[in-house]
Amino acid sequence: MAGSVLRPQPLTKAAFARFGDVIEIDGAEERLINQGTTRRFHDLAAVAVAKDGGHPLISIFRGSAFALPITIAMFERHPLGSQAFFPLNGRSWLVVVATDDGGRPGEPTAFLATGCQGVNYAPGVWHHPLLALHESSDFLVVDRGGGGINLEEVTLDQPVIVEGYSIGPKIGIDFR
Ligand SMILES: NC(=O)N[C@@H](O)C(=O)O
Ligand code: NI
Repeated sequence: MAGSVLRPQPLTKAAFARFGDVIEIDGAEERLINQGTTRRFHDLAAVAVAKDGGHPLISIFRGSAFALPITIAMFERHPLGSQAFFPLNGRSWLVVVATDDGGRPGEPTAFLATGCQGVNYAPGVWHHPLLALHESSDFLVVDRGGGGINLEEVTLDQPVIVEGYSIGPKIGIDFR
């Protein structure tokens, strides 16, 4: 993985499955509730926060904007619980994850999430902390509170560069 260059790919359930869940309406089980006045898009992600007496937290993260190209110099993971992010401003954002290679980050992958897509990292999945794009953005976050060490951070021997350019704040990023 030394000094590799990443071009983000579109975020899809299939491509992200080994890292966790994609939170989106597309493909969701839909239930008509509240006397037909509300459509429930049901059970979109597996929240896992109970390990070692953990409890769920609901927070809002206001992420500063990152400009491309982005240097990925570290990864982190939460061994005791999942962590979900959902964008609240309708702007696209960047998700960078990595496989595990003997307890350290292995092969990295970058995804461009639309402003209508969130992710839920499964426990122990290597990921870069929040990467908002274009401008400061708010995200609803569901993760684990409680005791124990739930944050492991690793600095990469060689940074990974995420390339691309923005074609406008509302369109997202077009990587060629
Ligand atoms: N540290 C923290 O709460 N945030 C990170 O886990 C992150 O993934 O952004
Ligand atoms: Ni995290």
